[in-house]
Amino acid sequence: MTSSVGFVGYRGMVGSVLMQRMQEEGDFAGLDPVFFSTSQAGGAAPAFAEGAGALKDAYDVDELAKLPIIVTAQGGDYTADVHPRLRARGWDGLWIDAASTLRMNDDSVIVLDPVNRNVIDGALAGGTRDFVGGNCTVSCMLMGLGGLFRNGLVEWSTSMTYQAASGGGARHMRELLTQFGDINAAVSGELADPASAILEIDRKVLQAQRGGLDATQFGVPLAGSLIPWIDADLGNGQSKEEWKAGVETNKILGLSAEDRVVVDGLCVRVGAMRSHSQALTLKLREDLPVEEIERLLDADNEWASVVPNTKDATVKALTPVAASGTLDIPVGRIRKLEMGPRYISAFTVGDQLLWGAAEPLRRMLLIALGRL
Ligand SMILES: NC(=O)C1=CN([C@@H]2O[C@H](COP(=O)(O)OP(=O)(O)OC[C@H]3O[C@@H](n4cnc5c(N)ncnc54)[C@H](OP(=O)(O)O)[C@@H]3O)[C@@H](O)[C@H]2O)C=CC1
Ligand SMILES: N[C@@H](CC(=O)OP(=O)(O)O)C(=O)O
Repeated sequence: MTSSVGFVGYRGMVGSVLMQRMQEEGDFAGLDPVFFSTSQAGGAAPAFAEGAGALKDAYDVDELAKLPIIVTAQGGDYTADVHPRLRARGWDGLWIDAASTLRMNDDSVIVLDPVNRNVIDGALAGGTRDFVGGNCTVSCMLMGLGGLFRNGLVEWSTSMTYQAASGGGARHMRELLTQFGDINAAVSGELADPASAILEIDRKVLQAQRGGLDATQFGVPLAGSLIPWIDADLGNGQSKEEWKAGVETNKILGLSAEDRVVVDGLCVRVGAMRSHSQALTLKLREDLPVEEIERLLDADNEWASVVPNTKDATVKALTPVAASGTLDIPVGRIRKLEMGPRYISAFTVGDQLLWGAAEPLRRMLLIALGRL
């Protein structure tokens, strides 16, 4: 039987990665995809979807309401506008969304099936209709450390993040690269001369960073620097990105208020392209040997893999360059900290456009279609 599915936001950054993954995995077989656009209605549907016809207007709730499933990576403003109108119109189809807008609603589920398939299945059976991908940092962290969180072994955790430019969007990635290029151009003469003075190079770089770089997207230079604040200022000293770590982790795991795990930390933007990294300190509920911790992490899901805590293995396998473009979630730097036998460190990296955004949506669609 062919299933009709509406796709909104298919050509954005997250949407493009979703389409790429769906093609790679042959997900379009047996699907009757209908593509929507907020700006190009009437234009041609993407070439890979043969016979999909013209793009439909993504604001046309009558067209959207014809579909039993809608997958959107269009963004939060779109969700805030269209989702309530569709529901008010009586549409009771499945809404699968990348944006954060509906994530913390009581009647939505945050999807990350290798971690919370039980929550998803229970919600589907119970009539939940809104399924939302998690924050990229939270999803990548839980994919890497699921073996500890899912076994109830974490008393609290704090994560210090190193988040890639792609978390801001495509224009942010371009800005980062332009900044790197402009910095290089400011000192290319000196770099070509091995005898030039490094302090003069450094002075010119700083001069460019403080005055000569386009920082329209990030607001301040990111290349050769970092930005220790991501998303809105909640007014209590915490950023919205940091708030999401705690609330989303607990919601994904389906934990009640009594069983809640405290998760908090600082979120930092760095000049990586598309993989988010995070350094964690965890207090465990038990004094487990490191080998047992590693075994649990490795065994939790097929994508998490433990990197031995050696310099050689770490610098090769535990970096954004190693993880980007793959579904692998390396987790390493696992050791007991001097604070005591139940305190451990860990470091994990994940492609924030794959497990951080597109992959949980793609898999939720397959679950909804009964294919996974
Ligand atoms: N970026 C990320 O890392 C993550 C993002 N998300 C969420 O996913 C949602 C979408 O994010 P993202 O994909 O980064 O957004 P994009 O800005 O890349 O795309 C969103 C929409 O912009 C429109 N658009 C306008 N011009 C262009 C262009 N030149 N190329 C492509 N699209 C264009 C498209 O809509 P149209 O065809 O209608 O014009 C597109 O669907 C957001 O809600 C975000 O919060 C979630 C997790 C991670
Ligand atoms: N805020 C994330 C990206 C993102 O879109 O997150 P969310 O889906 O929670 O809004 C980042 O900047 O890295």
